[in-house]
Amino acid sequence: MRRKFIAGNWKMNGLKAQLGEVESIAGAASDNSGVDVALCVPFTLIAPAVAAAGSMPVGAQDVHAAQSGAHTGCISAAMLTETGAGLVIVGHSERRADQCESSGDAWAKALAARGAGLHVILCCGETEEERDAGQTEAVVAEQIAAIPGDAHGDWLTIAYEPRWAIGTGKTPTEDEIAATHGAIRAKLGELAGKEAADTIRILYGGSMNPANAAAILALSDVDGGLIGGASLTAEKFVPIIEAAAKA
Ligand SMILES: O=C(CO)COP(=O)(O)O
Repeated sequence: MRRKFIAGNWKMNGLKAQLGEVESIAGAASDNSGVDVALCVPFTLIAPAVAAAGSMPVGAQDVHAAQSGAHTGCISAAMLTETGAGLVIVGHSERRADQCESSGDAWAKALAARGAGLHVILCCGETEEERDAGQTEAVVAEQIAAIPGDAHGDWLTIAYEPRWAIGTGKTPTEDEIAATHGAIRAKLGELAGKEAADTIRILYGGSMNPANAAAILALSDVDGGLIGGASLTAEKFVPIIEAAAKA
């Protein structure tokens, strides 16, 4: 039985003035101990968020694939763990679009993070054009195709985030979400074997909010959510955590 996992992605939002939200969210996380909750904040907030979050894991939103070296402005996995991060998002569609990251880049980052003991959330998801062309499952399969045979839910989580649903208020239908999550689970089975695939949580991301969370979290093969806008305040994020606790 996979525990539900609700992760927030603050993207390029959050200054120290918002640490009170981290504290309130962490309080809700400990009140809902049947759900795993984490917050991925900007690099600059990791250390203070770790101090504010108690036992709730704090994560980063990117990591460099190399251990160290001449990579101006980049952050290594060891730097993240030293700062107190416990997890990292890789392959987010905003990085694929803004920084031209490929699926291979995302996977190299995932391996570096795993090597440093970080839990990895690997993102995948199609564009609106790909969806309209009926390519969703093929696109997502390519984006996770580098997952190795020893993949396991102990260190890996997948986030399915349709690009056109991110920050738009639009979501796929419940049937579409369930079908794509099922296809991801089947692909994980091909790559790592069915037993291991059953340990890997698949989160839905893209305009998840307090109003739609319960219905999405009830779908088969949806093991939680990766939430952007609605994770920025406890007011919006805590009801999603509570919905996961009831799912
Ligand atoms: O990209 C996302 C999380 O990584 C989803 O963002 P929104 O919840 O703001 O749509």
